[in-house]
Amino acid sequence: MGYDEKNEIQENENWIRIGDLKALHGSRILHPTRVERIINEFIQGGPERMQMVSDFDFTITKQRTDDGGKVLSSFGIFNACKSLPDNFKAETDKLYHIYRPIEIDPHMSKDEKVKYMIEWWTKSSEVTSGFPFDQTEIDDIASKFKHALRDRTHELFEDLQRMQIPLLVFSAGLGNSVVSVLKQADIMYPNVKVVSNFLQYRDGLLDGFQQPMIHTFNKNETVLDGHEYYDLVHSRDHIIVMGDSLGDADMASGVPSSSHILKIGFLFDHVEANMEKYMNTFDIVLVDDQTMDVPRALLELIEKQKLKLKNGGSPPAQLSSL
Ligand SMILES: Nc1ccn([C@@H]2O[C@H](COP(=O)(O)O)[C@@H](O)[C@H]2O)c(=O)n1
Ligand SMILES: [Mg+2]
Repeated sequence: MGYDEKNEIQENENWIRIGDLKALHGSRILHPTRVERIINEFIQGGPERMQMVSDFDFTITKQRTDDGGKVLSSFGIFNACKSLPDNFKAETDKLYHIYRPIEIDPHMSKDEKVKYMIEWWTKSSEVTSGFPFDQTEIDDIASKFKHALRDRTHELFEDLQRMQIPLLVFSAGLGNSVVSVLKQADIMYPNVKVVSNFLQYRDGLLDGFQQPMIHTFNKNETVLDGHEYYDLVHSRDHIIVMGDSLGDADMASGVPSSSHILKIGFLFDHVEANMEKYMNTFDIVLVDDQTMDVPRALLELIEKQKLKLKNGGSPPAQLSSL
């Protein structure tokens, strides 16, 4: 956003060519010149101007595992808890089979889907009421799903922590499970903030989800407005957004229009049918990529440039993983 308007940056001998970035080979990019320019903006701006906003389910977690094992969503982790009443499980399964196909339907528009998503989350909240529940049940299951994180997720979180870049995990899933998985994986660093749907209790019993309800297609400034995170990162105008759903692309909307946003989309379901929409929505589309290699490659470039400046401008070391 905005790169080709006023803030033109000057190409120089340090200019990184998109074709030289190995991590991007195999990715689908509709506007390579624009992506190249944003990446160079990021490199010149340094870590101080960066922030990352990422979806959780099937973005921080994998869309498929090598051994074909099932990847539970954050709601799936909750639903697998043993103490939940039988009628709760039957109801949530029924809802899933009605609404999940709508969520990923490549032929239905986002606007059409919104009303169904509101119905889904509202009904889910209603059935998640009136029985006792202990968080330790989620923790037990989450500990078994640490392996479902994308390859090199630990390294990505370490990179962000080392470079002091804030990460907002913005999830329409269940926040209790998201936080639990990140804690069990030892990556819930102080620079990580989770905005999601959290369980609410009344008189010791579950009472649905806390407000505001976050569903697949309202993950944007409407739910972040007034949130502590919004102020925290307002000055960070270089933003990497990552998601697996088309609605994830709006997660940074509402930041000043002069910001530079690079949107990375992980595409797995209905690849052919979804490709055009994903390419029009995300700057970089990664097909069946179960790693964090692309965001890490971008951070590596930013960190190398910072080190170079610190060392008085000596030439950068060979770009290792790119
Ligand atoms: N009752 C529900 C409602 C939603 N889901 C799934 O959760 C996903 C949202 O999580 P993100 O971290 O990806 O924002 C969404 O894709 C729904 O499929 C569910 O399983 N149960
Ligand atoms: Mg997702």
